[in-house]
Amino acid sequence: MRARFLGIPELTDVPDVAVVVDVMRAYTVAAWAFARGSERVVLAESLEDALALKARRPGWVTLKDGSPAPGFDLVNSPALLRDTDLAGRTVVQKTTAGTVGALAVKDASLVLCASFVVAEATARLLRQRAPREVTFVVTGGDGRAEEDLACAEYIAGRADDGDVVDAAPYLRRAGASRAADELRTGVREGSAPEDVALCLELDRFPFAMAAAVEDSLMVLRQVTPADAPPA
Ligand SMILES: O=C(O)[C@H](CS(=O)(=O)O)OP(=O)(O)O
Ligand SMILES: [Mg+2]
Repeated sequence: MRARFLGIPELTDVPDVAVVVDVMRAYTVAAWAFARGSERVVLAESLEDALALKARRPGWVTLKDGSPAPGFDLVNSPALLRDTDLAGRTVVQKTTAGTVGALAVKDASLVLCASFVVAEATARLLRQRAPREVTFVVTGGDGRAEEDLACAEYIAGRADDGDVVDAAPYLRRAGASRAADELRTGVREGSAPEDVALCLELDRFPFAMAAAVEDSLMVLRQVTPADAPPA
């Protein structure tokens, strides 16, 4: 499996298989939303679109990054979301980097959205599908965010080699990233002190997350890889 690692502005073609990585925090938060019972996460194009979707479907739950805002129910924080009961709910998520990255590859034949909490399930799906090439979309910092790059490289290694990749150096890199520092020091709004630790919980969840266009919306759903040994 050939892996290429691209920032959002570097996406000039439509990849076949894309893994969109946002560790801090969009795809850690989305995984927690599924763990709390959410049925699907709609990745919104804009804050206005998120609000318009909710206006048409009042039962939907809106979530944005940054500070809380009128019309939005939740912020992009795993610590602040993990006690929320989302059973059967549709969450509409809009963030600065993560959701933008997935929308940038919406025409790919397979789009997985990933972070450390779903790393092994994501790698396992890739092993099962065994594509010739995987495009990792490193969403933060125009492709240079250390937490996203570390996670993307780790998943790529696991997809190739199964158990032989030691996670520790990758988690250390992510923990030393600028994003982690900003979350620890409260520079990022809509955050809690436990966010960094929650974003670094390797394989916290057994499912992966796949996004696809449904009725013109980009919809993220959890996918549980078949319990098969690595290819
Ligand atoms: O909520 C976050 O941590 C970030 C905000 S920003 O990109 O640092 O402004 O959003 P995300 O899309 O989850 O990286
Ligand atoms: Mg991020």
